[in-house]
Amino acid sequence: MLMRIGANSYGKSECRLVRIDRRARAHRIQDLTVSTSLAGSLDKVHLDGDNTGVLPTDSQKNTVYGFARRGIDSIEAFGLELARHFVDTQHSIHRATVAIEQTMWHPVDDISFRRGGELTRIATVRVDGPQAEVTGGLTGLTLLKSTDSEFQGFARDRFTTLPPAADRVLATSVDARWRFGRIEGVDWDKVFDLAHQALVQAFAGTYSRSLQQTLYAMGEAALDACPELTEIHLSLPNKHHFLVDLTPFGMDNPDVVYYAADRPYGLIEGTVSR
Ligand SMILES: O=c1[nH]c(=O)c2[nH]c(=O)[nH]c2[nH]1
Repeated sequence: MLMRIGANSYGKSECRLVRIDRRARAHRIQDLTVSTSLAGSLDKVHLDGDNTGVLPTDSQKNTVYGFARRGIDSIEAFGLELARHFVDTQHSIHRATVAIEQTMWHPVDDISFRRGGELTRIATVRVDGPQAEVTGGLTGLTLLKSTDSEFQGFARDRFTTLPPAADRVLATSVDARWRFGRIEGVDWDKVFDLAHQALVQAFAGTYSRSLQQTLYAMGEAALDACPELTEIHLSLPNKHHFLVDLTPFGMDNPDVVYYAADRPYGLIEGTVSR
């Protein structure tokens, strides 16, 4: 039977990289996890075992560290540099994807740092020949509001037991990925800060009738704050907080004591576009 090799790619996943900028008295840390993935004219390696067009994943890893020596402006810019390098210098490679996660470190003093556990910044750069596409975002941003959230008026069927909630706890862990409409002359750090701030403010400032409605408000706010962005995808787990029934103990529970369930959870996802 005649067969063929379909879509394929290869790369080095999760290169852990810490860069310390010691030029000023106050040092600065960049803590990244970088994954590369290359694709192109690679039929021969799969079909004939011919490795002539294969830049080793070990070399890809070394490139990440070598480029880091020169400097990292932002993860979006670093991803673009790397992805373009592989496509521009390897004749067999036509497409490169570089995905980067950045863990935040906050200064304690000039030389000591506290790891910021509140969120991870992310960027994915795709270079396809002369074309480049950049996605920025964040993950693990946990938000909660203790009131100004309801969920009622929903569809009911024979399996529906959920009581309508006129006032509930709303909590989520935001995963946001925003697409840039242009990539030249972008202040990547500024867009990250503005989008981050807009997401938090919209979550806090929106009276929520559902997490779906909150998702749209958050996406809209991020696009409003950042003209560079064309769309944003949000993935929002509904971190349910159930009021504990204390009546067996002869106690009331006027929205005070909750059971914070970790699973199952509702997962609300959507893309907001201009
Ligand atoms: O904001 C919500 N959206 C839903 O679709 C849903 N479904 C559910 O059980 N609780 C909630 N909450």
